[in-house]
Amino acid sequence: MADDVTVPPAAASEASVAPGVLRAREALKDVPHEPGAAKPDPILVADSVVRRFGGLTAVSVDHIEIQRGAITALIGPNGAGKTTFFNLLTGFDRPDEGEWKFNGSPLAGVPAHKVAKKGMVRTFQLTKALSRLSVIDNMRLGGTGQKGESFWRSLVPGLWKKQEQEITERADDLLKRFKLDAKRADFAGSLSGGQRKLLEMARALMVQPDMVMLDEPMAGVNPALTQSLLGHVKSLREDGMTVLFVEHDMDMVRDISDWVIVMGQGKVIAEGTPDTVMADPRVIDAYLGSHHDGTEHDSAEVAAEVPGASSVDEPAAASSPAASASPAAAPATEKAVSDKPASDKPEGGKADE
Ligand SMILES: Nc1ncnc2c1ncn2[C@@H]1O[C@H](COP(=O)(O)OP(=O)(O)OP(=O)(O)O)[C@@H](O)[C@H]1O
Repeated sequence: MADDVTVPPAAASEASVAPGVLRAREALKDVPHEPGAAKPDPILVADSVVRRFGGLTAVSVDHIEIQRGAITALIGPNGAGKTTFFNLLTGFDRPDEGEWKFNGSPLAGVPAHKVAKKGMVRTFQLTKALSRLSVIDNMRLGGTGQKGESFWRSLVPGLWKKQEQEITERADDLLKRFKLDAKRADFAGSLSGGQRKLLEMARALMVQPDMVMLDEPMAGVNPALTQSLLGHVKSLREDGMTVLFVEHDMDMVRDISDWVIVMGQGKVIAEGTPDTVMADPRVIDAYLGSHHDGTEHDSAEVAAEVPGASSVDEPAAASSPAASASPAAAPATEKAVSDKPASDKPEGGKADE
């Protein structure tokens, strides 16, 4: 009788969890929830990284490890130092002090294009697609400086032509994967904000990286493209890549992260799984600048006192899987955490349709 054949809810949900998620979460399950926690297989290890701007210490990270093959979110209030830390790690800025190793090789002071060659690429909060170049040319440009490419190789016309052809084929494959193939010949400047984010992510993959760093992938993205972007980030993990992303959208953080690292005033103040971190009084204090005793009741009360805490972008929140699947999993504190000034939007591009 068909009615007797029911799948227990737990088994059903386990079966639907992708292998990359299970791998990453299993690997992290015994990692202590504390700042600077050691990971079983770190792809990136940084020590004593300091960046000052005049009298302001924007970043002062004692120790941080990023687990290979996992999706790690780097969160924190505005001005916590997240983007500055990203800039340092990816060679777009130089530290005053500190060192870090990526795949075991020292990277401090290595310029951005060499960092990318070593397999660590990033996207930007404000997308960097070249508006007056076509989508395919933006992709091809992203393919220059690939791992294994050398000056001497480029001097041999046959090899150079073959490589150019390979780059174009790879670019076209990625455009298909990101559903941008119909836009191949269009100027990048004609894309919507969300499509630009997709293009930037696709372009980052041209160098076949081991680690992808995404700076606010959801900023300025309309709900229409939210699911697509989330799916693409998750698929990076399924492909064995490591993802570190900065994001203010707590629905996204909760939905896709295996691990969360929280920065406050330049330092790492908390680490753990999304649920534990979002309930951590240090995290709530850092965001809200208020003291409380850590109970859920108090957290909600504190959030309610924060101007704008209830004026979250409702359509976006409602469209997110985390929000719609379990409204109870999005307490008031979380909404306050996801509040972000409207002025912090990506430049250029049309609004998403
Ligand atoms: N080039 C700079 N010159 C001077 N101060 C800077 C510079 N870049 C960043 N800062 C300062 O360093 C601090 C950290 O900024 P950063 O942009 O890294 O923070 P963030 O956590 O990324 O913030 P947001 O979430 O708003 O993007 C801030 O006080 C910022 O004003």
